[in-house]
Parts: sequence; C-alpha cells; structure tokens
Amino acid sequence: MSDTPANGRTPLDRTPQWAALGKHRAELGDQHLRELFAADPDRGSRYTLQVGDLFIDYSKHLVTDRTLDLLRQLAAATGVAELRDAMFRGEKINTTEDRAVLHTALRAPRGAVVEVDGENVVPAVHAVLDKMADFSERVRSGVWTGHTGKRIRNVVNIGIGGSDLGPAMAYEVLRSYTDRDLTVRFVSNVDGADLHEAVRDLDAAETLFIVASKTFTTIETVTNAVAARSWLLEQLGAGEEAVAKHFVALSTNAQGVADFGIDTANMFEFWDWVGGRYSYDSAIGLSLMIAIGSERFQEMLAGFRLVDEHFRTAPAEQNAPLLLGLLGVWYGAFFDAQAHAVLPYSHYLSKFTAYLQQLDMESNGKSVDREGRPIDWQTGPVVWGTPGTNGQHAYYQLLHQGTKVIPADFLGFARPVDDLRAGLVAQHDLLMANFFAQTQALAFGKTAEEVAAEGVPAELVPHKTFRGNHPTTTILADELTPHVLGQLIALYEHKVFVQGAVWNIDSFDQWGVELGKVLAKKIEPVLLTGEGGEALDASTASLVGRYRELRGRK
Ligand SMILES: O=P(O)(O)OC[C@H]1O[C@H](O)[C@H](O)[C@@H](O)[C@@H]1O
Repeated sequence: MSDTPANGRTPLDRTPQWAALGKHRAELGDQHLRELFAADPDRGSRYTLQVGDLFIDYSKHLVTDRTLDLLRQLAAATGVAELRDAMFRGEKINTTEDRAVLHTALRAPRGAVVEVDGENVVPAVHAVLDKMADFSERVRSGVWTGHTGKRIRNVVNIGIGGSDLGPAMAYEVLRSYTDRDLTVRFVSNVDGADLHEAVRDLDAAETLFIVASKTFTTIETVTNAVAARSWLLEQLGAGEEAVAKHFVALSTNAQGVADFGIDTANMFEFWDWVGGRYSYDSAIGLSLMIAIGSERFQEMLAGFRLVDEHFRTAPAEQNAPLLLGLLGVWYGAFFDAQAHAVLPYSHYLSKFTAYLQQLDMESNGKSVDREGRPIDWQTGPVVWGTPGTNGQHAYYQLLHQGTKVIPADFLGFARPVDDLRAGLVAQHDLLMANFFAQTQALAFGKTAEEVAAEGVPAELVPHKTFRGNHPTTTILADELTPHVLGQLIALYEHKVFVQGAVWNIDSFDQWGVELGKVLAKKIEPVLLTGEGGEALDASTASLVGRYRELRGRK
C-alpha cells in the first residue's frame, strides 16, 4: 500500500485510478453488449476463467480490456494483494476488534504453519476436526446413544446467523450425500414457533441438540437451548444427568458453555480469529459433518483450500475472486447498482443466497472507512435471489424490463445429482436450457425491430421489447459435490474480501447489529410491565402500548 493506513489512505474517489475509471465509463457511454460482442467475436471464449471445477464466464459484462486493466490498477493502488497477504499471514486486519482473520487456516493442510500471536494454530484446527470426525462417526454408527440407550436419529442445530446459515445451507446443498436415515433440523429464530415445529414430531430419546454459538451469549440461541433442554427433560422424564448425552456445544467460549450446563468435554472449539459468517468449515459445521460424514467434509475443505490457493497465488489477470470483486466495485461506483442477484439453477442451492446475504451484507454493509471517515461511494450491495427456474415466474420481469441495474450471478451444473430417478434426470436439460436462455435474454434482449418483424401491433411493441444489456456472470461446474461447494463458498468469501479492501472498510466487524439488540433488551421489560414506556419515542411508545392492550395487559 503506498499510502499508509495509519495516516489515512487517500479516499478512493480521490485516487487517479478512480478518476481514470470515471473517464473511461463516460467514454463507454451506453455501448450495448450487442456492440461489444460484435466488436470482439472472441469475447465469449476470451473472457472466461477456470478455477478448479468452476468455469467462470464474464463475457456478458459491460467491460472491455481497458475496463479490466483500469480495475486491476485500482486494486493495485488500494493494496488488495498486500491486505490479502496480511490476512493469510494472520495479521490483525480486523482492526476495530483487533483480531486476525483466519478462516483460511480452518482448511490449511495438516502440517501447515499459520501463526497468530506467535502460535501456530493449525495443530489445534486439526485436533478439533479429528474430534468432530470421531464424534460424527459415533453418532452415525449408533455407538453414541441417548440417555435411554437409543441411537441418535435426529440432530437439531440451535444457532443463529453464522452459527446457523452455513450448516443449514450446506446440509441442503449436500442432501444427496447425507445419511437419509438421520433427520437434521436447524432452529434459529427466537420465535418459539421455530423450535416447536422442529421438535414436535421427534422422539427426545433419539435427539441430539447441537448448541452452536461463537460467543455463547446470543440471546436467541441461549433462549432456544434452555427451551430445548426443558423439552428434552420433560419428554424423557429425566433429570439433568440426561443432558450430557443429548447436548453438545460449538463455541469459542468454554466458560459460557460450562455455565449453561454442557460438559466442556462435549464442546467443540473454535477461535476468535474465525468470524461468525466465515465459520461453517470450523466446529460450526458439526451438524453437517454428522450428516455427510467426515470424508465428505474433508473433500469440502479441500475445495475451499483450492480456491484459497488460487486467490493467494494467481496473477491478477486470472484471479477469479479479484475479478468478481472488481466487477461489483465497477457497477456500484459507475452504474449506481445497488443490488446484486445470485441465481442458482440447482434446487439444492435454495439456501445459498441467504447464506451469501450474511457473508456479503454483514461484511460490507458499512459506511465509514477503516479510519472511521464517512464514505462517499457505494459499498456492499443488497444481495438477493432464489433458485431458477422459480424466480423466472416471479421477479425476473423486473430484471428484464425494470429500471434498475442489477448484476447477477448464474450458477449451474452440467450433471444432476446421482440418485435422481431416470425420468427426473431428463428434466435437467430443461433446467439448463432455461439457465442459458436467461443470461442470453438479459444480455442481448430483443429490439423493437425484431418485435415488430413478428407482426406485433405497433402499440404493443414497446411492451414486448427487451432492452438487454443486463450484466451477468455465469459459473458452470460439472456437478454439485462437497468439493465444488467448498470452492464456491471460498470464491464468494474472497470476492467479498476484495471489495472491502478496495472500499477501505473493515469487512470483519459487524457493529451495525448491536443497537437493535440493546434496544430489545430495554423494551422487553416494558412489554411485560408497562413501566418505562414513557422513556420511549412517541411512535414506539404507542406501538408498545397497543401491543400490551392486544395482549390484555393493563
Ligand atoms: O455465534 P454467535 O456468537 O451466537 O453469533 C451469531 C450471530 O449473531 C451476531 O449478532 C452477529 O451479527 C453474527 O455475525 C453472528 O454470526
């Protein structure tokens, strides 16, 4: 980095690289993807990358060689590579929390050396992975039994945010690899309905609860864990001694786990250098490991590692997370894009975008830079999306004909999962035909002339015209395996990293979630007693009053 962060980096929008990009954007004007493809017929093959199993086509983006060159210059000027190396080295790049950022150490090979405060953390990572593997095997094989001696058939993960979204997503993605005799559920919401629905048809004697919380202070998780313990003991008609066989904890906080009443022998540890939203390949993945087995989990870790290595070593021109990150910077800054859609053409990826929402929005939804100065440029986008083809029959209308710039990632796979019936396998081509059709339609649209040539009445022509020029990335892989899932997640993790580095924000804190928690703590007693309502603002006081009335509280 040329300007030292200690003195405050030159604000991004005052760098010469930013100015050059702005000028270039003006020159590009409203050039259409149709023109860009006409000017460069090789674009479709040239603007592609292969990273492990992921084939990435970025040809349908509103960029030229010059754009990409200028974006890479911006990355160089903003010290993306230096910050990346500092992250991999275990430096405390999460400055507001004074923490290292080392999710990459979670998938470091046995024998690697990654130091935090002079201590190699890799042996501890592998010790926990081994302990997880041993425990998972005992549950899967029926050696681990519940209090009454019955084998475990149900696993309920209780956690929220990063202690829920990752394993819940990955369990869904890898369903075809799971032990189908196990029921695995995820409870996160403090709304009692979540736990109620998750356990109502389960036999407590066959149920294992995994309480997942980095801090072990999160109110939702602690509340649900207490409720789950009461349910268990009531169902079993047993005392506290039953807890040890039915509750394990995943946490960085051994004291909190012990205080809750879970034996720390049944605790799987991780560390403060693992951010919650970067944690599902740590102990937080225990429910997933029980579902898919440790070998598959290891394959997934190898996928993460492959992309870590790519990100760390690939030259800028071929560096996929760098490229995807920079494209997002480009649209936010120079097209005023506020949103980013992630549209997987695999039903197994139904929770993928929800997972990415935390990864991306909690990391980069910031408006001050690392030095605490207000930011004048777009930071993290609104990330959203659901699996195709469902979205096509709902909100794709806006993507095709709306007024907004929403770059989108399309994720697809050449082969359906192995255990589909033959008849259903045949549907895969139909799914993928839609996948290819959508990015084609978004990019190239349909001109008024083309519409009119079909004999459409003149007054309807504007309505049936598709402007096109909507940028998309296509990510295509052979098959959705654990290895490929690891690659995909690491790709997005590092893309988010790149953007935070360019924008000069701390992507690893989340102070923005605190205020609501503090206020909720103050409001809860008011709901119960009515006392203290006068201290609330007029709107909230009136709403709370109405709530109390509806609940019959005087
Ligand atoms: O794992 P926990 O400590 O229970 O935290 C669960 C989640 O809640 C917090 O409020 C943060 O916003 C998330 O980053 C975190 O993943």
